[in-house]
Amino acid sequence: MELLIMIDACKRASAGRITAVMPYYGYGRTDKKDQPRVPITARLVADLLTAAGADRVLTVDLHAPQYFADKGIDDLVVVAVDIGISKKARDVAERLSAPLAIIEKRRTDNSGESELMNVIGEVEGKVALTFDDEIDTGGTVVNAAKALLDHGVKEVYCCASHPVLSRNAPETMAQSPFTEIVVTDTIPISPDKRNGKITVLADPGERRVCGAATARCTGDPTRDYLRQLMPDDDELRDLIALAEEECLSELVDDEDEGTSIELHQVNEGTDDTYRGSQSKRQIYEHQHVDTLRRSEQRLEQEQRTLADCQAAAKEAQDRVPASPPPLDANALERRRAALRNARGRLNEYERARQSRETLVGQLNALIAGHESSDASSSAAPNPLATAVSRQVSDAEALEASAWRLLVEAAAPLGIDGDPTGAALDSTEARLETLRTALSTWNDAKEKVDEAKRRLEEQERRVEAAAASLTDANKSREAARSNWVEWLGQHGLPTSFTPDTVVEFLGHVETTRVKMEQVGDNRRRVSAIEFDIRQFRERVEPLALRHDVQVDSEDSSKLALAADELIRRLDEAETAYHSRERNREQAEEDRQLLEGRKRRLESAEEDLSALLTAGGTDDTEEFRRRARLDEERGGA
Ligand SMILES: O=P(O)(O)OC[C@H]1O[C@@H](O)[C@H](O)[C@@H]1O
Repeated sequence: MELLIMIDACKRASAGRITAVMPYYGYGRTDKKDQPRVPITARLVADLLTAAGADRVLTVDLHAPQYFADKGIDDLVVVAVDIGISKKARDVAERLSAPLAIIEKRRTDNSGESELMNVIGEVEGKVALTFDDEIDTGGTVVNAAKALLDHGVKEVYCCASHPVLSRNAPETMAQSPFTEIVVTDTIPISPDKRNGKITVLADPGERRVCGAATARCTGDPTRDYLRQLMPDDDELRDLIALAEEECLSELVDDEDEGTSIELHQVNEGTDDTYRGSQSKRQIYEHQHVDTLRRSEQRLEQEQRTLADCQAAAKEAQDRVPASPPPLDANALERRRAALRNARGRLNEYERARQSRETLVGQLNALIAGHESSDASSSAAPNPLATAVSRQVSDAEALEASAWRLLVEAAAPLGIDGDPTGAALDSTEARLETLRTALSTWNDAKEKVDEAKRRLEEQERRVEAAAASLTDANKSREAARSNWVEWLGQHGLPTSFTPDTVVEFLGHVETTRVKMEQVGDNRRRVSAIEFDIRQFRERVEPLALRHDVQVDSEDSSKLALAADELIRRLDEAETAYHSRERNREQAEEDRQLLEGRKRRLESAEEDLSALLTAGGTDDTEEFRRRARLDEERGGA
């Protein structure tokens, strides 16, 4: 639903084109109406995506037979766990140069339970690799594994694109007979669902596909990141240039002449270099080196198979009898027809002989009866006997004729004496021996032809594998020279591999960080020096003025002078403060005195006024009169 909403949002924001990247296309398995009254949910989801506004859906399938090619498993057979997946399984089998077997499976309902039916193909004694699109409950693949083990496989591996792992699947898979279960990361597997058997492949091809589609929509975030990592800063560049010697000594062997690296040059294009080295690394290492390794492995495998085919051809040839049978199939068939004919003739002859013997017996009985019954008439012919006698003659003629025909029929069989039943039986036994010899010969010849066909086919495969290896070598060489050219363009030694470039860039980055720290420290030192300069400019004139010794070269002496000046200043300040305090005290005393003076003057004025009012200027007289007044007032 979120995806539909996002697509709708993009559409309403006027997106030119909308690609939904869905590593796992959920409900994809319900893609046909294989029973009455079931939904076609895959179609429904597609319709929903289309209605929301998606132009394209990008989804993922497992294309990782390389993983199993690298394992180098002998006697591998790829097994499609149902007929529906057999086409894809066949591709995998071809890429692994392994035969294909198919399990015929039929679901009984739409609940997800499955029923195994039949294993089609040779699996006995082999290592089976079951291939499927997804593992949901795990029922299909586990049943497949059991069926395969029942059919005599030695070991079973499993690979599938999507690990849905619903219901009890984690336990089912953990307890399954699989040696390893290989899936992709289209659906994240939570840690509690994992077990030691499950290997999750992050297929680089799929990553590239998804990555490319995503990058088209979002741009490349790596660039911004690298920009941050490697700011284009003059000071930094200078600092890195300063670290050149250090870095070179770490990176380049001293004896390796001509490998001087202009680090500042490298730094100028470091983000490009870094990015470039990553992509080159992918091309140089992952693509070409992997292709080369695969091609080598394939050639080795094809050569091993060729050796097997040669051994099989020789064995088939050794099984061919030393001399061919004396008859070919047509001649043998003619003899067998002749034998059937001779048997027919023998039967006819036997019937004729029996018939003649019966008649002779009857005739003899007639003659004997006639002689005993009537001796006088014994000379007279007995008409019955005469008739039987004629029949005997006819029977004898028939017998002779049947014998001739029998002899004629037996002649092609090489029966020279009496063509009796025993002779025909022994001829039949001889023909049976010949037939067996002929069939053995033909079988052996057929096996030789088949082995030769396989050998020729395998020789072609070896040639093709050798050609691919040559191509892979060429491609790798081309990639290598591109790489070397690229190293040259970036001022790097041609001995660098992608790893050493990454290591080198690591050093550049470490140096950059160290130099940043050096720069910071230098800036701090400059600030301190500036402060000292200012300090000196202030201290020196003061020292001169106050007669304090200063060594202008020695900052520590400058500090001593500053201390002396400060001490003197402190003394002066103390003296000043003491003076100030005395001065303030004197002022206070003066003010007190003045106050007292003013109060005295005022008292004198008051006294003078009183005396004037008392009519005397003598204070004693004034007191006497005052006492007198008081006494009068009291009386
Ligand atoms: O048997 P489980 O694991 O539940 O379901 C997975 C199988 O169901 C099919 O639609 C898939 O293609 C796969 O073969």
